[in-house]
Amino acid sequence: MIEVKDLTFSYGKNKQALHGLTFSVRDGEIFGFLGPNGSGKSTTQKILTGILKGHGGTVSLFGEDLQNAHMQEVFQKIGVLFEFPYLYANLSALDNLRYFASFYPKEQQRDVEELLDELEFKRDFLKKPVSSYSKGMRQRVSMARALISNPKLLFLDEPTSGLDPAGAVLFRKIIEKERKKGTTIFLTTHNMLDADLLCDRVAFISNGNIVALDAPRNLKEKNSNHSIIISYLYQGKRSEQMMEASELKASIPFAYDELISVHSQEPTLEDVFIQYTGRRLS
Ligand SMILES: Nc1ncnc2c1ncn2[C@@H]1O[C@H](COP(=O)(O)OP(=O)(O)OP(=O)(O)O)[C@@H](O)[C@H]1O
Repeated sequence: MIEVKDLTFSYGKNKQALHGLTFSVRDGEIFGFLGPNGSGKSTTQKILTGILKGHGGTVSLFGEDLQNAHMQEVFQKIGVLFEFPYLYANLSALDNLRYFASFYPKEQQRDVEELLDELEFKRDFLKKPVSSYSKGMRQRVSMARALISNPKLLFLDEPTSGLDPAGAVLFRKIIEKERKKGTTIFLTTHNMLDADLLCDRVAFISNGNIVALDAPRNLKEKNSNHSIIISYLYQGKRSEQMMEASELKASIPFAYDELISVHSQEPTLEDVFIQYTGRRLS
């Protein structure tokens, strides 16, 4: 679906933002693009969506090189949620979305009110101007804008930013639902939880370079020290011991009267990110 080879980009002479990224996104997968602020995530998304011109290397979407592609045709097939949403502040959610929907053929358009209902948008605000909306409400309208054309390829830049925890859960459900429909999703984020819960594969980006790319589970597995913590009671006293999983092969190698719990020490995706880059995600 997306093929990127040796992608470079510079903002002016002295500011190289991307240093030769190579990756591909498979049909129907949720591909996470994970990195801290300033690592090059938005720059990459802007190039892939045709907003930022002048990159080096090659980018192809739907099997076509972006340099030669007919961009109008590409725009018809993609949906984009921007990090800083572009909405008309004086227009209502309904008017904004009807306007954006009008760029697409009728048979491709989703029903605006149905979509906003699905996003749990407060009905009393449907006709009020966007300028009166909270950040979470704007994010819902922006998500609706990205989904309005039933895109085959969806770009989401920090989709759960500005949402409360319940809103974030709802957005993750909606993203899952899109995946089930077969939509390919390029998810740009520094939210480790979103990436871990949603993505089939993630690329870690740091200072404009991809430093790791794999399924979250594999990244955690590869970087796990396979240690296990055992809590137990022995002679009336509660104790804990940490040991390698391999040491437990035959049996628990110490005296105990009762086991309380056995926990593996799996790293989080954030731990793995720090191991690769020496930096936190946020
Ligand atoms: N318009 C611009 N002019 C000059 N430098 C820029 C511009 N936009 C981004 N940069 C620089 O390019 C690098 C990558 O920025 P980018 O916005 O792609 O990072 P990001 O990972 O998306 O960060 P964030 O999460 O903060 O959006 C950073 O060093 C940033 O300062």
